[in-house]
Amino acid sequence: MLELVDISKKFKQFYAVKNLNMFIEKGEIIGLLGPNGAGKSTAISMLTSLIEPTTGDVRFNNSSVIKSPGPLRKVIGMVPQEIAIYPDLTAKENLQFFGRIYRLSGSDLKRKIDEVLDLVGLTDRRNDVAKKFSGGMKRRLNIGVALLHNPELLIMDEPTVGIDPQSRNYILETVKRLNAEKQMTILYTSHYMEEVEFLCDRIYIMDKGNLIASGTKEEIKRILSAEKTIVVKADRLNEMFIEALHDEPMINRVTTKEKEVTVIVPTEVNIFSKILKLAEEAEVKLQSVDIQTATLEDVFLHLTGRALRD
Ligand SMILES: Nc1ncnc2c1ncn2[C@@H]1O[C@H](COP(=O)(O)OP(=O)(O)OP(=O)(O)O)[C@@H](O)[C@H]1O
Repeated sequence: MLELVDISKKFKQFYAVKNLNMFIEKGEIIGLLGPNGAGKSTAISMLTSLIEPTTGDVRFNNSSVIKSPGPLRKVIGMVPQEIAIYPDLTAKENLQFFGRIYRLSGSDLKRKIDEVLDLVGLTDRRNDVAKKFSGGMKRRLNIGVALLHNPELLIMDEPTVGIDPQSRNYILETVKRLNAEKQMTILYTSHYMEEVEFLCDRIYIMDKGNLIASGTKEEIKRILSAEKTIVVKADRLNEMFIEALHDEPMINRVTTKEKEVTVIVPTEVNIFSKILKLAEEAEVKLQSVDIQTATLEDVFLHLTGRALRD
């Protein structure tokens, strides 16, 4: 459906995006993940033909968007990072205003506004002015605006930054619903791993303008498949136990935090009974020993050596 082909954007001598390749198939929810400044917004701006790439091409249904942006612009809905609604207008009036820009009118516009208000959970607040809304409600209205013209492809640029958990959940559920019920294709950018993990079929991870990993969640997590993480919790840890874990040749790494020790071992190693034995010898009473499955956060840490929120 939509493809970024070896695309780069240079601001003076600085590459905001470098040699990015990406594709979006119809019906997918794609996650674009990366910390602040990774180049996500710049990539989206090129994808939606808001800015021109320095090099590379954007292709929509196999035609160049750079040469002819019209066909893509008709089917795209964009939820920008900055909220773009009129504070002195009510929710309904905002939707009327933007609906007219999309050339909707009369009963079509009215029906669409009702549908959109229901989708974003603002039916009860339709006649309240937007400036009275919470940050989360403003964002939901902003999403509503992007949905007015029934876009085939919805692009959301960090739609949950700085909002309350309830609105955040509402937005995540709405994204799932739009995809499941309307077969809407969605590109969702975020710097929250857990959101992307919850929503997306395939994921692209960017850092400092570069693509550092891409694939399905399972494929990306397989990057870490050489090792597994075991979390050991105890009432009280002691030096003898920690030292014994450090000295154990089958264990690659040990980190300690209050009543918890994290042990990293090669996937094929079965360390369970050894940990129980070492605890017994050191007279440490264990509460639990859990094997953790890798998260995307772990993948980012593994690839960059930094936590995503650094
Ligand atoms: N118009 C511009 N001129 C110069 N530098 C820019 C411009 N737009 C973006 N940049 C720089 O490019 C880099 C990538 O920015 P971008 O906004 O694409 O990142 P992002 O991943 O979307 O981050 P954020 O979550 O903070 O929006 C940043 O270092 C930013 O300062």
